[in-house]
Amino acid sequence: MSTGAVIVHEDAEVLAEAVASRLINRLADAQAQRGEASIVLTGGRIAAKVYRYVLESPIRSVVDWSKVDFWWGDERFLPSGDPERNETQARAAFLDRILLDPERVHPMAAADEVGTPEEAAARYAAELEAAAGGAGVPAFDVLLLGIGEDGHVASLFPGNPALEAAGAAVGVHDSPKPPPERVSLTLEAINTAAAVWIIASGEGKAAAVDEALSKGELPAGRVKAAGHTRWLVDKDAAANLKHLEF
Ligand SMILES: O=C1O[C@H](COP(=O)(O)O)[C@@H](O)[C@H](O)[C@H]1O
Repeated sequence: MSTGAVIVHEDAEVLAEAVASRLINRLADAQAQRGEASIVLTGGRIAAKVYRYVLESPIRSVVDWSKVDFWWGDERFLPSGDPERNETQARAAFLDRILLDPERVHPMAAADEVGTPEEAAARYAAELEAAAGGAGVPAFDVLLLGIGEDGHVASLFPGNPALEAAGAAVGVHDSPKPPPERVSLTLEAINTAAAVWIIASGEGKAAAVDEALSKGELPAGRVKAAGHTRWLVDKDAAANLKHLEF
């Protein structure tokens, strides 16, 4: 089922496998054009599933993973290797098991490397700017976002000042979801991507998906990629989308 911008999948497994295939094809197409590709990873449960499907995909080798730049949309401000870090999750699920170029892996700084989320954000913004040749943020081929039950994306939570931050990256405090300190790309940076795919699975996400899509509210509803924004969801997450005709 699809409206173009919203594609509904039978369940979480089908969703994760389909997103993995899309990703591989998207990165392969970018490499066919430019010889390299870039992806912004997200954290969360459905993302971890997607990464495992990428690893297991029979078409995985159509991408030269050593010519992919890996960035993160947000990070929990915790020490390196902490299992709650989005970096740790992505490494365990697939990055540690594919042949990549370590120079092209760009995690956000951890709490044992810098003193504050602001320092981590400033360091990340500088790294993005260097990669973009001084132009703010590089052109991301695809940027993945999970969505929280409250409609947050990356670490941009409803009502939190980080949601209105300018620049490329921001330190986040008082996150209602633990841990309270985080680092995030700004909405402005997210919206520069050529493609943003918001992935939602489970009935817990249904209300937020509906509110974001029907009213353009919540952080998720304010995501408008420079290229296209696509909502890749399962039936449970789409349960409240009665106004959409599939
Ligand atoms: O805290 C976070 O939560 C969201 C969603 O996670 P989920 O487990 O409910 O799918 C995630 O997208 C974000 O990157 C992460 O830091």
